[in-house]
Amino acid sequence: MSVHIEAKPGEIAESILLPGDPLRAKYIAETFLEDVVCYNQVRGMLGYTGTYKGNRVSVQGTGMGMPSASIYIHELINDYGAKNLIRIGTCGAIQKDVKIRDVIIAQAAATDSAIIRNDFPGYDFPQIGDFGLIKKAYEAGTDKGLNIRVGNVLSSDRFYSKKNMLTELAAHGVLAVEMEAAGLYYLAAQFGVSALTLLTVSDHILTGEQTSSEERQTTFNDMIEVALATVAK
Ligand SMILES: O=P(O)(O)O[C@H]1O[C@H](CO)[C@@H](O)[C@H]1O
Ligand SMILES: O=c1cc[nH]c(=O)[nH]1
Repeated sequence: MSVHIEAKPGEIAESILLPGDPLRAKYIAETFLEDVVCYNQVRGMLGYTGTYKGNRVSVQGTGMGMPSASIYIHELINDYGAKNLIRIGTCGAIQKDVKIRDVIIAQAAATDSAIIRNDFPGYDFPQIGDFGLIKKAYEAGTDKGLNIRVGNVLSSDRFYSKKNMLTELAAHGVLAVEMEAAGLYYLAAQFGVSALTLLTVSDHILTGEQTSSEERQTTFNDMIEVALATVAK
């Protein structure tokens, strides 16, 4: 048991999927996993362990933003021995050629958060995904026939951010904005584990197109299947 997770030792798998939304964790466990056990209900931040094609895998909600996600990621690594952590989130696209429901691999994550900057005064410590997981996820996506995008994203402390900074970042090739990847990559670097972020475009910042809250909870199956194939490879 850790401060925010009530699982007993051994109840959480080394490979874990991390949606922000705990109801997405429930949907994944009920839809894709076999022999499922719910190991966490503390604060409603649901966590489950089951098997996918014979591979043991967990799925844990992390909440929104780096302060919340970092708590779960820290405890999963340090109290439960998680080794491969794959965030599966939603994002807002900031490029014209990135479409709603596209799947993105966050090769790297820029951030406006002070979480990392405060630890490295005077340095810009880069937040990068694990190459091995990126390669497996890219192959799993292309095997499924997806036009999977790979590139830089912005992990912002703000959902409602100022548009001019997003325009500037888009001009530098950033694909989309979300709120946790940089925090995940930073903790993975700090504790020597592997991490990846997969995102589905739920909103288009340039066109205003959006998916419904129900879709955000449940229907991003392409991304979920790519994540599960990545941990099963
Ligand atoms: O869908 P999730 O994984 O929560 O990710 C995105 O959605 C939330 C904002 O609506 C933020 O957590 C952002 O990163
Ligand atoms: O952080 C996020 C997540 C989804 N959509 C956005 O516009 N921003």
